[in-house]
Amino acid sequence: MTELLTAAQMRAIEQAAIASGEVTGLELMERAGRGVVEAIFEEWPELATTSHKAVVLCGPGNNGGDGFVVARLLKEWGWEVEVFLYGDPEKLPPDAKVNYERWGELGETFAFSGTFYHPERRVAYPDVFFDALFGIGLTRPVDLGEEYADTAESVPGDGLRGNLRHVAIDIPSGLCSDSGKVLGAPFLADMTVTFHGFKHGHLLDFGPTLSGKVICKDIGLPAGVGSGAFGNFPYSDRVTSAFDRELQFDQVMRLAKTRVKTPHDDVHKYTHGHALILSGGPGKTGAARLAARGALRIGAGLVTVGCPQTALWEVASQVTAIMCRPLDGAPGLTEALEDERINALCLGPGLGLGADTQALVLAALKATAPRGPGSSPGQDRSEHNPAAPAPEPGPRPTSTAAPAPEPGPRPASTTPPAPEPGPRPARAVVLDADALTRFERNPQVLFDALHQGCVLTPHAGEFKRLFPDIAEKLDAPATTGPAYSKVDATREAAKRAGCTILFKGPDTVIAHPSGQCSINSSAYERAAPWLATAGSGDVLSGMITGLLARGLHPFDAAGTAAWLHTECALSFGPGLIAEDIPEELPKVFRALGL
Ligand SMILES: NC(=O)C1=CN([C@@H]2O[C@H](COP(=O)(O)OP(=O)(O)OC[C@H]3O[C@@H](n4cnc5c(N)ncnc54)[C@H](OP(=O)(O)O)[C@@H]3O)[C@@H](O)[C@H]2O)[C@@H](O)CC1
Ligand SMILES: [K+]
Repeated sequence: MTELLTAAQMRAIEQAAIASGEVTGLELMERAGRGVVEAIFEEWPELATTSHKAVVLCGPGNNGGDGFVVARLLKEWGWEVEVFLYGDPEKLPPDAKVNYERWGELGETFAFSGTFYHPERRVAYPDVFFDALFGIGLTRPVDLGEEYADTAESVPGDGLRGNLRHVAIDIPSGLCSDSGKVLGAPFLADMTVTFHGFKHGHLLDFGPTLSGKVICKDIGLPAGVGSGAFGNFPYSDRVTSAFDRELQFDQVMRLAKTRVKTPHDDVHKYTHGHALILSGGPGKTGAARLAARGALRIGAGLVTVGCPQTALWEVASQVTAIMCRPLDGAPGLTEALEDERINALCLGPGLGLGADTQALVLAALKATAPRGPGSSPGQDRSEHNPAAPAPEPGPRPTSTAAPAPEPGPRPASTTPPAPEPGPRPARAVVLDADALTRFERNPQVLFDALHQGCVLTPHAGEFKRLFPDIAEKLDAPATTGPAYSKVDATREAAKRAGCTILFKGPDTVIAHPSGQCSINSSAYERAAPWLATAGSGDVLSGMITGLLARGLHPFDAAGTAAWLHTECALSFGPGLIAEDIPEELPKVFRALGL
C-alpha cells in the first residue's frame, strides 16, 4: 500500500523540509525537473539521444518552474527545445523565476496566449510536448482561450498526436489534484511524472483517463506521510491505495492472517465463521447465490443462503457446498440469528424492494448490534455528537487464526503499519443493493440502526439515494480547486452512517467513520473494465461477508475484498462473467503464496 497525498499535504511536507534547512526549494525544483527527464528516457529509451525536439508549456507557478528546468536539461543534452510561458515572467514565484532566467541563457521564451502558432517558432514535429502549466496549485477552471483545447491535443502544424508524446509534469493541467475532477480544458497525457507521492487526483474520477501512465519520482523528501518529523498528519487524514500490483503487501498480510493454517486439532468449520446470505423469492435467488459463492471461496467456514420457503427448491437445486434454509420474514431471521455462530450476514442482492426488506434489515441490525454500555446503534457518530472526537484506532480483536507467517520479502512500501480502526463487533453485516435502496425515503431510519460492524456497499445510484446532499456536492461541476472529492464524500457518508462505506466504481473508495480511508483503483496496471458485469457487485458483497466471517475488521474486509475482486478479474481476463470471479480466487491465492 502506498499513501496518497493531497495538495495541502504535499505543500506541508515540502515546506517542513525547506524549513528544516535540509533542502532548498530550488534544489527540489531541480530534482523534479531531473526526475521528469529521467522518466522520459526510462519510458522511451529511443529518446535518450541528442537529436530530438521538445515543446515545453510553462505556467505562472512552480509547476512552470519545473518546466524551465526540463527545458534547460534537455537543451544541455542536445535537444532542440522551444518554451512557451503562460503568464507574466515578472510575477513568477522566486524559484521558478530563477529557472526562467537560467533557461533564458540558453533559449528564448515565447508568450503563450492560447495558441502555439507563433511567427518565430522553429521547432516543428516535436517528439515530446511537456505540460508544465499547472500542478497542485490549480485553483480555478483553466481558461486559455478557444484554441487551447485543440492545441494541447496536437501541437498544430506538427503532425498527429500519434507522433508526439504528451508528458504532464506532476498532474495534467486542468485536473484537480485532490478530486480528479476537471477544471476547464484538461491536458491529455501519455505519461505523468509526479513527485514524492501519488496524488488523490491521479486515481479518482478523470485522473486515470487524463494522466496516461503515472511515474512517481523521489525528490529526496522524507519517505511516508506519517513517517517522520515532516508532514506528520493525523491518521484520520490519510488515504492509502494499492496503486499498482507490486504494492499489495498489506492485503497479503491481512489475508495471511485469516487464511493461515491453524493448528490441526483446533480447526473445524466454525473456526472460520458462518456467513448467512439472505435471498429473494423464486426467480430472484441468483444474486444471493453469487454472493454465497464469493463468501465460501474467500474462506468462510460455512455459508448458508436463507430464502423464503417458496424459493427453497430453487436454491437447493443449485447449491452444493452452500447450505440453504427457509427463512420467512423478519421473525424468521431473528430466530435464525439466535444461533450465535452466525457471525456475518449479507442482505440486499436480489432481496427486492418490498416492505419485508426493510423489516429484514432492521431485524438483522438489531440482532447483530454490539451489546453493552456505549455500544448501542446510533452512538459515536461525530455528526450526532460533533464535539466527540473520532474514535481512535484501537487494538485489533483477537483472531481465531494463529499469527501469520511472513509471505515472502516485503516490497518497498512508503507506509508505516496502519493502526486498526477500532474493535470489531462480534457480528457483522453487509448491506448492498435493495437493502440500501429500500431506505431511499427514510435513510435516517437506517442510519439510526447501523453499527460499527456494518459495511454498506453502494454504487453511485445507491449512494445518491442514501446521501442525496453529499452526492449533490460530489456531482456538482468543480469550480474551485481543490474540489470536493469522492474521498471527501465517502468519509462524510461513513461518519453519518456510523459504519464502513465502500463506494463502488473504477475508483472504489472505502471509508471508516474514524476517517481511515483507502482507494481500490481498477485503473492503470489494474484496469479491468470487464469487471463491470451483471452480478459482479453481488459477488463483492459476498466476498466482504466471507472475510467478515473470518474475523476481519469491516474496514479491512471491505478493502481486501475489493482488491481481491479486481485481482480475480485481472487474473481471469476479458470475457469474465460474475460466476467466474469466485472461481478465480484459488488461483489468486496461490499466486499470493497463501
Ligand atoms: N510542493 C513541492 O514539494 C514541490 C512542488 N513542485 C512543483 O510545484 C508545483 C506547485 O507549484 P505552485 O504551488 O506554484 O502551483 P502551480 O500548480 O504551479 O500553479 C500556481 C499558479 O497558477 C495560478 N493559477 C491557478 N489556477 C489557475 C487558473 N485556472 N488559471 C490561471 N492561473 C491559475 C495561481 O494563481 P493564483 O491562484 O494564486 O491566483 C498560481 O500563480 C507542483 O505541482 C510541482 O510541479 C516541484 O518544484 C518540487 C517540489
Ligand atoms: K502540469
